[in-house]
Amino acid sequence: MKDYKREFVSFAIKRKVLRFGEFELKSGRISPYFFNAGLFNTGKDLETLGRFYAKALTNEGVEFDVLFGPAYKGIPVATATAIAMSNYYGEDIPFCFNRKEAKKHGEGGTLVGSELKGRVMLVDDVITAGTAIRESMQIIEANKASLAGVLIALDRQEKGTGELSAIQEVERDYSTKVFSIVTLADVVEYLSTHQDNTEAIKSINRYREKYGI
Ligand SMILES: O=P(O)(O)OC[C@H]1O[C@H](OP(=O)(O)OP(=O)(O)O)[C@H](O)[C@@H]1O
Ligand SMILES: O=C(O)c1cc(=O)[nH]c(=O)[nH]1
Repeated sequence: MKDYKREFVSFAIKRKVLRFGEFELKSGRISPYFFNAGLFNTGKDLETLGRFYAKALTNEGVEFDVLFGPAYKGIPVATATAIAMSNYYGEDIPFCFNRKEAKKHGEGGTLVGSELKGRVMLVDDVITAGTAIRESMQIIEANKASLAGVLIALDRQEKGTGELSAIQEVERDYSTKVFSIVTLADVVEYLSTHQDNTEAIKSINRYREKYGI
């Protein structure tokens, strides 16, 4: 595992964004771990988070013109990533995000920030069923832009509705690639090199036998 991936898992655990126990997911599954990106909730956290996203984007080498972060948790992700791309890679990249409810006065509409045009890099925290990504695709297509790729923080590597993962379904349906800063396999590798994680690893392995891809 690359150093920055190890550092990301450590950062998420320290900030209690990544926790172990018993959690009910949107899908109804009971998961032995949960990733709550809303707990990256200070200026320093966002600075660090943006640096990880920018690093992953640069490592993957995908070309894109604009960052798009779906409301709500995608908004600080896109903002922090754009700042980090400028600070660390000298690239001044436009970014935009949507409103969940259209604004009826002033400038109106659902988009805030730069124009949504060209090749769009969608950034968000996690994909579960793929709903947020599908909604974002409607916005991207309505603006005649194209999808360059998707970057999320954690790939849970679990089945969607069928045998494929929700991520694989998104990749198939939109002929795109979904990247992640880390995967569940990275999390398990990290846990196995640190003490007192035997129970958490056992529970995750049981969960993976049932829902893993
Ligand atoms: O793949 P999905 O099934 O759509 O799940 C993932 C989405 O769910 C969460 O957002 P949510 O829609 O809960 O809104 P929030 O960002 O306002 O919390 C999360 O931030 C993703 O955008
Ligand atoms: O599937 C979910 O609901 C879910 C999983 C997860 O790890 N984090 C999250 O915010 N939602």
